[in-house]
Amino acid sequence: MFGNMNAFLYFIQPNHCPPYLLRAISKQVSLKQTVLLGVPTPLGDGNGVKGMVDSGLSEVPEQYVQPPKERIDKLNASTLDNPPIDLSKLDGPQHEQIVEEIARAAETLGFFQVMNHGVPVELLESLKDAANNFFGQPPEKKAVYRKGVSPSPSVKYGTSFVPDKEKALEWKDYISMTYTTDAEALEYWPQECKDVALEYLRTSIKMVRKVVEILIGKLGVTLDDSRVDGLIGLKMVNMNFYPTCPNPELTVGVGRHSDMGMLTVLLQDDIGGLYVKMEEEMDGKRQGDWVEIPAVPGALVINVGDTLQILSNGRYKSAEHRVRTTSTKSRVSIPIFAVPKPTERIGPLPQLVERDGVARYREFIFEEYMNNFFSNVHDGKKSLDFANNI
Ligand SMILES: O=C(O)CCC(=O)C(=O)O
Ligand SMILES: [Fe+2]
Repeated sequence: MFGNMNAFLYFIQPNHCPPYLLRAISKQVSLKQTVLLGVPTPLGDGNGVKGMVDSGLSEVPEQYVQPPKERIDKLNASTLDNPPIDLSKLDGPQHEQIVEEIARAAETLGFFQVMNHGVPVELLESLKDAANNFFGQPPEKKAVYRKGVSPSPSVKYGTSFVPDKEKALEWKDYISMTYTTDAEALEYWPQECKDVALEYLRTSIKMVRKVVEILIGKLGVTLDDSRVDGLIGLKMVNMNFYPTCPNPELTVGVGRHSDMGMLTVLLQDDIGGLYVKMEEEMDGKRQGDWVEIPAVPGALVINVGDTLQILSNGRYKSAEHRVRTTSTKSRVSIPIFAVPKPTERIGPLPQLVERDGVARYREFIFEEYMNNFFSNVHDGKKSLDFANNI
């Protein structure tokens, strides 16, 4: 999932270091990093996996080699052939059918693609260009956004997921941008991406809200606007960069995980490599099989996060997913995570508990879930254990 917890910790408890001081610190650090350029040590020096690959690499360093059970056998996976769901039809006579398709996807795979989603198609192209431009910069330009030196707690550049704890690192660099206000984003988010990232947020959050309302509505429950605001009130845009890898069969771009929030919207480029695990047998695919979500021009991918699974008392499924690497071309993906505000109380909706006769998860404050999520390595849907009722 995205970056790690520190961005949020800062977000929740802003430190009071004045921006001019933070800028001074970042400058010093970047000077030091210039000296380190070209040294293939991805951790700590801000070069990222990309810096390591650019410095010339004929084989994957040991700390990136995954244990055999985590490696991805791309020859053994099939592709999800469901066409994208056309959201513009929600406004016409096929409304009910589209609602049904969305709910069915959320109940089974937890993943679907959408078209006519309200995010301009030209913006999708600009976003991919912006991500490539950002990561294409020299390491010292990116390193100023590293944890601890970034000019704002809302922006963080990093590599892998929780590198301090992972036995095998993920083959990925990222920049994570947490939304607070437009003014803050315009001041601190990287020049290369801030305008497009903000526009992407603005347009896609409307769609997220619509899909959330549809899914909650299908449960026979109505939530007032302020509750929906709370459930999708914390928004982050990430840009992920997966450099080419000399041994793709030994590595992962992102390891098996589910996302923690309500819904994730994801833009992927044309490389492919995003896989989802089948929760149940369906359309000739067996439970536990991995299916690839194909790159469809103009479409966006949507997936259900843990919070929506909990809220729906298990009816909607957060999807376990992972990403492979390739030896031929780098890949970018740009997810938006719509997650609850940290103060939001989360648990199965009471109407569903009453109807089902059982609460399948316990109640908690979302900040606790988030802290737990970011302090553990990716391990499939284990993040949900935090909400277990026992
Ligand atoms: O790159 C992708 O396609 C997926 C990335 C992802 O799962 C995440 O950032 O949580
Ligand atoms: Fe994810």
